[in-house]
Amino acid sequence: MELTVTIEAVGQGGICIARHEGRVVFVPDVLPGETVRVVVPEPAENAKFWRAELREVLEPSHSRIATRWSEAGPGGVGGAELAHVELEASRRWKSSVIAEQLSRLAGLELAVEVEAAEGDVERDGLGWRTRVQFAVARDGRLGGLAPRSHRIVPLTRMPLATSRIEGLGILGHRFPGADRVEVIAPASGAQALVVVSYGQPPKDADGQAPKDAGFQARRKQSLTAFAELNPDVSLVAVDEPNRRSGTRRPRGRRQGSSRTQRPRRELISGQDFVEEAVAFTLAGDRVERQFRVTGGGFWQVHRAAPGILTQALLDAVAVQPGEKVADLYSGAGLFTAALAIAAGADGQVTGIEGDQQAVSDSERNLADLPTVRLHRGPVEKELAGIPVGQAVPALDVVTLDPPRSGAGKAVVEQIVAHRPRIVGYVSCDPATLARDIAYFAERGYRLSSLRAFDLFPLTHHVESLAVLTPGPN
Ligand SMILES: C[S@@+](CC[C@H](N)C(=O)[O-])C[C@H]1O[C@@H](n2cnc3c(N)ncnc32)[C@H](O)[C@@H]1O
Repeated sequence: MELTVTIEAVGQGGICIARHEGRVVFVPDVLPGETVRVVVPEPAENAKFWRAELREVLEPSHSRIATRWSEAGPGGVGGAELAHVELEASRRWKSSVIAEQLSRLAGLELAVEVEAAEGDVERDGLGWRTRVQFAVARDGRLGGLAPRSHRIVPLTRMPLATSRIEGLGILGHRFPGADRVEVIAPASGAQALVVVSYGQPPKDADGQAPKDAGFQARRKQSLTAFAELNPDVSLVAVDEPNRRSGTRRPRGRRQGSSRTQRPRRELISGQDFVEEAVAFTLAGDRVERQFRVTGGGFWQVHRAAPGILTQALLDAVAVQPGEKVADLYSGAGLFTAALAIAAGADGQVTGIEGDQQAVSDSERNLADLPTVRLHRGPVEKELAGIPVGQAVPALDVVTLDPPRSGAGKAVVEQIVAHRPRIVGYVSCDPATLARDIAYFAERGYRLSSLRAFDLFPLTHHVESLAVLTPGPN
């Protein structure tokens, strides 16, 4: 069905909202105020909403510009939903999403300005990704997934990535039989790493895996050729026995079940980790630290994100010497290190992280900070193991940086039980953040400040830092 609609507002996930005869129509690749011609592929009569595809912009918004990436947008790859939006307008878009979630889920009316990272305005929102995960087409070419689909769109460019990643020439290489290729090029200029993952090949109709004698040979040949062409880049091949080829690893996953087999990693060349460097200022002194992150482990994606978020968190919670701090969802120890330095020799910082490899990395990254204790396990379980203080709070400060699913009610209850003087909540999802802010409010913690950062330019994603303190709303 073809329709002409006027776009009313931004929705979630980088798409906008229009209405047709009272029904909500979700439209991608547009801007509020535009009049557009769209097609609704499945206009079910009893559906509450329809999903449309853009065909033609009849009256463009003044914030529309020529797309920076022709392989994204209508019919193309996902992951750059705002490539057609002027950069400042894209930050206003994200501000309105945060404001809408806070209003709807936390009952708060707040104007939030989304801050640009240094250098991003000059680069028009391009060249920021230090990590990119590509899907692999049947012929071994690298690509990305079309939105809301498993269709792989082969790519010739990746303009959101840093020039180091584009410079590797990886998009010209083929990885036959692979499932996923992750490219990591630390912002510090340290050695880059490519991780090529192979799932189980899809089974035949009789349930047998196809026996392709040439497969191993082709795989070896492509890996060897890449390693020879890129002697300065580390290369790792990963076999994932539990994953069928073509299926995606769920993002922001909870910690895994014990029945799953561990992936097998083969080091083809170089090293199975990258070295990241982060600088921040504490009490007027510049501090620079190195972090080792094992291949594929979590690290902030934007080249400037680790420094920006660490500094913002330090400034917001202002840890005092001797304070007791918990850093939840601590990853490779990025915030834990800065918090431990701030708390000094008489302080104590407890890091809680569920991923075994991230905990091993953080043990190494924080080895020179004797006041740090690391707990491996789900936050909901490990935090419950920290005794709640009686006269003195067991925790003065709590920081958390959960996956997109947020912390949730049980974790919020456990945090509040410690009566910390301040909570610093770093979030990559405005909806779960707003929901958790409401849980805090029900338990006597109010939102005292909120900053937001455009650390995923030209996508719908946005990073926020909420500060919560005890007191009436
Ligand atoms: C957004 S990352 C933040 C990491 C770190 N703060 C940083 O900036 O590098 C979230 C981290 O939470 C971990 N995680 C996810 N769910 C968890 C859970 N239920 N309990 C403990 N850790 C969890 C992930 O392994 C990941 O390292």
